[in-house]
Amino acid sequence: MPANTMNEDLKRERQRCSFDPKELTYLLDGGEEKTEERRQREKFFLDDPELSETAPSDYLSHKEKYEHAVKKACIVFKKVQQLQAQGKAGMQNFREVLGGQLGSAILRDGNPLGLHYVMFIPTIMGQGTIEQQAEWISKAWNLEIIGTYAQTELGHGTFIRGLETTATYDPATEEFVLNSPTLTSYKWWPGGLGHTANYAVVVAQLYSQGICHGIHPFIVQLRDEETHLPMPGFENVRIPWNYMLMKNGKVLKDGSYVKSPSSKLTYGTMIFVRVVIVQDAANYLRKAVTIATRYSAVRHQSHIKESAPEPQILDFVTQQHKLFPQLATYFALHYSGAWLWDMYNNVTSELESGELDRLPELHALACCLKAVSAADAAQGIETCRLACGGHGYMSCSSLPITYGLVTAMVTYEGENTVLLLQTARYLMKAWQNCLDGQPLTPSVQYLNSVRRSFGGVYHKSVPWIIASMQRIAAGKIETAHRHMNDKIKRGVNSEDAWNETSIELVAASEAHCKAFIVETYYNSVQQIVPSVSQQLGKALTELCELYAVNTLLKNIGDLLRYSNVTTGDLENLQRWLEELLAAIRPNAVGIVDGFDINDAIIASPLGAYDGNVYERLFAEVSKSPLNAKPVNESFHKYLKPLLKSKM
Ligand SMILES: CCCCCCC/C=C/C(=O)SCCNC(=O)CCNC(=O)[C@H](O)C(C)(C)COP(=O)(O)OP(=O)(O)OC[C@H]1O[C@@H](n2cnc3c(N)ncnc32)[C@H](O)[C@@H]1OP(=O)(O)O
Ligand SMILES: Cc1cc2nc3c(=O)[nH]c(=O)nc-3n(C[C@H](O)[C@H](O)[C@H](O)COP(=O)(O)OP(=O)(O)OC[C@H]3O[C@@H](n4cnc5c(N)ncnc54)[C@H](O)[C@@H]3O)c2cc1C
Repeated sequence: MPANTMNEDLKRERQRCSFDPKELTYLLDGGEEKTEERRQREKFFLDDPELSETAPSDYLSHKEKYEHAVKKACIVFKKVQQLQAQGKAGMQNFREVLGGQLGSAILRDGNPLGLHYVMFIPTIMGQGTIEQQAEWISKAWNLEIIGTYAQTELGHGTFIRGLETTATYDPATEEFVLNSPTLTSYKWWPGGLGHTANYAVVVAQLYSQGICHGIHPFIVQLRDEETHLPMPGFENVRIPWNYMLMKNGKVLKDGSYVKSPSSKLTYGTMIFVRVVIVQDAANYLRKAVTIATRYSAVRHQSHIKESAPEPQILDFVTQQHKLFPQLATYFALHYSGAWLWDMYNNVTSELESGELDRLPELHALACCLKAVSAADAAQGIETCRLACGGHGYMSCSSLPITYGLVTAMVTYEGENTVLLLQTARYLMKAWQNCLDGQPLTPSVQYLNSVRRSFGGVYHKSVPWIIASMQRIAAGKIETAHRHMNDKIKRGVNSEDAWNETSIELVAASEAHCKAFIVETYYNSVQQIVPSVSQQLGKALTELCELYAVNTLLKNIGDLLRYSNVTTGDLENLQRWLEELLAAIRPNAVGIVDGFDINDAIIASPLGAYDGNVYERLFAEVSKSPLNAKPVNESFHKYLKPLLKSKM
């Protein structure tokens, strides 16, 4: 296939799309100008010869991968400074420029400076006094120092009240003495802690005047700024008094402790990262479904009709049922992430003025949305990989590494089960308030309406599906609440009753989150449709309906248990699903083209815009050093002697 020719299947797919993909691109970017700015930014980084992949890093050693990543991260940082010097809007920092997919395309093996921007700086901004921000933030932005966020220890990640590292205030010298007294208290997992960072926010148990005040954040220098040699000692390390981040809890110089307005404010950074994870998970899913959809339009296999040629595998309805719900899930998580980001910004500014009322609801939503988006995106990416058969399994397809990046999200920033239980904690209180006729916060208002009605009869609309999902969520919340209280009435103590009911508590939390996502997605599309072309509006509506129908059909058991749906209604839902798959089929390639993901970010021979899959696959395997010579030396060293010895 001559270079730069377009695969004929993809050509046809692009001709049959009912809307202009550029319109979707502009919508997702926030306008044509934003699209142009993003494309210029991507070009600025991706076209830089120093940043383009000479050879796939798959063939580098662990140490080489790290050194390669540090080199690239420094080049990127200098380029970000160039953009800032040009006053390019929205280039406030490394993360905004390189967040998500552009960053992971350039820094395929991870970004050694990632934690510096995603957690170290935000923690100082969120937990430091104005004076401490003035002292540290500009140094950090300008990369005069490199930080990480050291909370997790070898023995504790989830239960942060159980962290063992201590920070004991010494009023005689006005210093804190930090100590990790046990093997299990060693800080473990913080990104960049091993070789990159020379400072860290260390989360430790604060002791002053013989009293433990719980976990607080401290800035600790890890390495000499000139030599990068580790600072002396890792036991009883002394730091100055003003290295404790004191926006919330404070220690006065005489050692007296001033309580934070709320102990929960120490947890602020974790909410921020969970909010970021929702959008990042959506964007990684979008990349995977772009690869799988384009590949499925090019790949021909088997027969639908014996008399006809081998069809595009995208014409198998089972293939559509694998991929199109992932397309829809991207939009669902994208709009939920946007909604959560808005709430985060609003609540954070309220916290600045001491208004804490909405923090519990934000925490509960950030927990379940992070958990569900990470889990659903990881599962969706794996579905995309499986949908590409053998070629999806190849490392060069980008699908395995994308899965690896997203499945990590299920664990970090709060392990999913633990976070879903946090949301369940909020929902149990909400249900009790509902029973007591107390006011409910916006995200759980539906508990009241569901309690008063048994739900209308089936009608082919997303609002009916939303009401059904809210009915399921309310049913599961009520069941868990009742079962837990029954246990307590039988004499089980509340902690054991919680643990014994935790399977149902997690399920109630997931159902609540799914109902929230469908409703937010529907409301977002309802707002958008009047402002786009009729064809794009129709495509977006079909995707939203597909997400709602498919999510409900994956939950038939609860639907039958908690609503008056009939088996005839279920037949109607299945028919609706199949209608939607057929309706989306002609637009599938147009939708992923609308994501406008640069081929260098797709980084997959299966998903390139031109669709020349086989030529690209062959070129990819030729890059392997193993294929440089026709006979590998291991033949002469090991195999040939073995074969000889058999003769
Ligand atoms: C995407 C870009 C790249 C990102 C790279 C990131 C790399 C990874 C970094 C990390 O992983 S950093 C480490 C992250 N670690 C965690 O997230 C730890 C998870 N554990 C916890 O959050 C907490 O330990 C816990 C699970 C909430 C339990 O803690 P605790 O036992 O103290 O809480 P409870 O007794 O359950 O509840 C106390 C009280 O506090 C409220 N609360 C808990 N967390 C928060 C929070 N983050 N924000 C606000 N409020 C919080 C909780 O609701 C309770 O309130 P009440 O119900 O008592 O009113
Ligand atoms: C790629 C990656 C990057 C990371 N980066 C950082 C970083 O930069 N800084 C940092 O501080 N940390 C970091 N971490 C650590 C991360 O935050 C922890 O791994 C995470 O919080 C989970 O805690 P854990 O490992 O102790 O798991 P555990 O809590 O031990 O989880 C193990 C199992 O126990 C279960 N479990 C635990 N508690 C409960 C409970 N209360 N109820 C029910 N089940 C429970 C969990 O559900 C899980 O199934 C990173 C982790 C990864 C994987």
